[in-house]
Amino acid sequence: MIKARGLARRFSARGRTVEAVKGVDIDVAEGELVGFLGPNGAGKTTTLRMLTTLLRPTAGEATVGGCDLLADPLGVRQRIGYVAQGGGTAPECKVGEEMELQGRLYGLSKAEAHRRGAELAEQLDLAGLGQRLTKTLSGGQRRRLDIALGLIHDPKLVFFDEPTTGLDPQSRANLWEHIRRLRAEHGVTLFLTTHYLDEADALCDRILVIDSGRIVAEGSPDALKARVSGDGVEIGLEPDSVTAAAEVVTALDGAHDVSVVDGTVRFRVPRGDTAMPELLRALDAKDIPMLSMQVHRPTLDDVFLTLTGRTLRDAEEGGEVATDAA
Ligand SMILES: Nc1ncnc2c1ncn2[C@@H]1O[C@H](COP(=O)(O)OP(=O)(O)OP(=O)(O)O)[C@@H](O)[C@H]1O
Repeated sequence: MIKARGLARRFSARGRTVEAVKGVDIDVAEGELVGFLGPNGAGKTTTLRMLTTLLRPTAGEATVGGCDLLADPLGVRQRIGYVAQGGGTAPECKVGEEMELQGRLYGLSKAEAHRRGAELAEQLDLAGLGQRLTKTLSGGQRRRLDIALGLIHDPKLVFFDEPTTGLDPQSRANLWEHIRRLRAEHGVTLFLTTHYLDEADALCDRILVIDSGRIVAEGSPDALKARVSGDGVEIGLEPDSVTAAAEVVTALDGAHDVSVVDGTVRFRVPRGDTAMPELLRALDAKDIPMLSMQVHRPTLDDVFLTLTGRTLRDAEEGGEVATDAA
């Protein structure tokens, strides 16, 4: 559905050049739900705008929905749906009119646009809202209307830019459910950008992690977490046995990143559950009593930290922000 090679985009303004995307390769198969995860300014929106023909790449090539991005941008546009970050609904327009207008823009007849609008309103919990002005909708309803508008021409590939930014937790969970259903019931291929780790984790089959314009990792949420970080373990000890316990931990098969913090020893191992019996035996053999133990599965933030040396939050706070227009 998507095959991009060396896609890059540079912006220049007032003598300053920003390499927003530095040559990314992207492959998305039919029916996949792929997340593009990275901090603010990483290059997610720029990549998405290139893949949806809204921005011309400065280098690279791609086929999207079977059409060549550079040679046949119109073909790409006809085959994809794009749900932009801010949405594009006119505040004084009625919900039903917006859907019909969008359908007509994609070449549907008035009757087809009406039928398709009613079908999407049903699927996206917007039924009965046709006569409402879009400015009177809740944030979640407006987001679902944005999605309906992106789907009006029944595309098999849909791009979402930050689908749940600005929504409350309940509306986010509700929207995730709708996105999942799009794929499960209609076989739509989905490519979404997000800077929410939990969103990428909960929704996506596969994640591409982007940082400073480059893809730094790729895989299923579980594979990424297992490959990069391992499980985190923290054991609580009597103050006078912490040093001896840290030595035992260091000798443990596969243990790494061992640190002592107050009365605890923290470390990582590939599999926390299978390492624990061995650790207990080793501590017992040295008569070191353990007071508490916690094992936590790695999060995507651990993955990001391991790959870039920063947490996603650090990256966002210190991220490069250029406001110049191209
Ligand atoms: N039109 C432009 N002119 C100049 N620089 C730009 C332009 N658009 C984007 N950039 C810069 O390119 C980099 C990547 O921006 P982009 O919007 O793709 O990031 P992002 O990962 O989508 O971030 P966010 O999550 O905040 O949307 C940033 O440094 C941004 O300031």
